[in-house]
Amino acid sequence: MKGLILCAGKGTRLYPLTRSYPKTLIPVANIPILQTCIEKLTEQNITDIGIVISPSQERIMKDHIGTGEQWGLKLTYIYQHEPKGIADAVKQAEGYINKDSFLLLLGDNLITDSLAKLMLPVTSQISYASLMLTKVDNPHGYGIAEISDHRIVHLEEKPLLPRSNLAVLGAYAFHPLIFKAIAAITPSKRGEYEITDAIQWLINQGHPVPYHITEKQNSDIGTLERWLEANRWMLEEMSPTHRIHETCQLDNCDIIPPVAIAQGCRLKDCVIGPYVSIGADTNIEGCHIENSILLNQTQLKNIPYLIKDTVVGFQSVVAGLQSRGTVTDQ
Ligand SMILES: Cc1cn([C@H]2C[C@H](O)[C@@H](COP(=O)(O)OP(=O)(O)OP(=O)(O)O)O2)c(=O)[nH]c1=O
Repeated sequence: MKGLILCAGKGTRLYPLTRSYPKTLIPVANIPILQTCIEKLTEQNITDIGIVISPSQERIMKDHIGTGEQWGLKLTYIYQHEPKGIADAVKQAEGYINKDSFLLLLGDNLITDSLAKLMLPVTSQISYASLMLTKVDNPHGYGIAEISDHRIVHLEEKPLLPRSNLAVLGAYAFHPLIFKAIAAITPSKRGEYEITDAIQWLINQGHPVPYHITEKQNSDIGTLERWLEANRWMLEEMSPTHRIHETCQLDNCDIIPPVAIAQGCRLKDCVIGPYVSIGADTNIEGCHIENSILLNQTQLKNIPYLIKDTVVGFQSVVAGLQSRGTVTDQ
């Protein structure tokens, strides 16, 4: 079985950050999402992985993720020239996948459940596709599955009138017959080739599509709110205590776990946490921060108010005029 991870979207909901930086490389609990996806596939002993990127991401992806040698993997980069939808991105990988079955991950999804149950119906040749579902509160924003008699009977992307609250997560197992299904579909109303339409094609041809409903944590990192939410649960999953890299220097700081502080950071007179991730080589002095993500090489100094529910971009420099504690409400 091969693995395929899609990274070629526009990431418009995270602009301006993702205008020049791939969404799938942004960190959650200081680990790039794409790295977590790769590790998820290796848990299932998948060592041959295709990564679909846009040509403009080539250099930065190769710099950060490389050839996979460091993980003992074979990584193959595949290009999607225009983000015409998930099914179109999969189509670009047809030559790479060839006659193999594959696990497909959307590169902005974090899923904690094991992928073993997802793979089984396809590897044991019971079905041509299998899905992972989860219950959601706002079904309008997702691909939604309607179940009848323990079977998926209908799939719809971002429905106006959702037929259930079961959302399709960004993890799928496929037999290469999916390429025939993709060839048969046309763009949706929003102009994209939808993977849900390709799977619906399989269902319409009489091929059952099994599913597994996960109760475990998962997030797609499409918006700032979901990114912060994923950061919270990833920090909780990583360790019950805080994680501070041994090279960090902390002087007169209160650390309220869970937090993650990457290598080379210097913190002085700070209160940090809970739910804070601080990227490498960051300097912070005189700040109180909770539920936030600071990307690499940030510098914050004497911010006279609580920094909360915030993402601070790479190499940002923010300095207050006075030291903390001197500002009053007047
Ligand atoms: C639409 C699309 C997405 N993808 C990938 C990118 C993401 O990792 C994943 C989910 O994509 P989306 O979040 O649906 O799209 P996006 O990344 O373009 O973001 P936005 O909606 O904010 O503009 O699939 C492709 O590789 N090609 C595509 O054509």
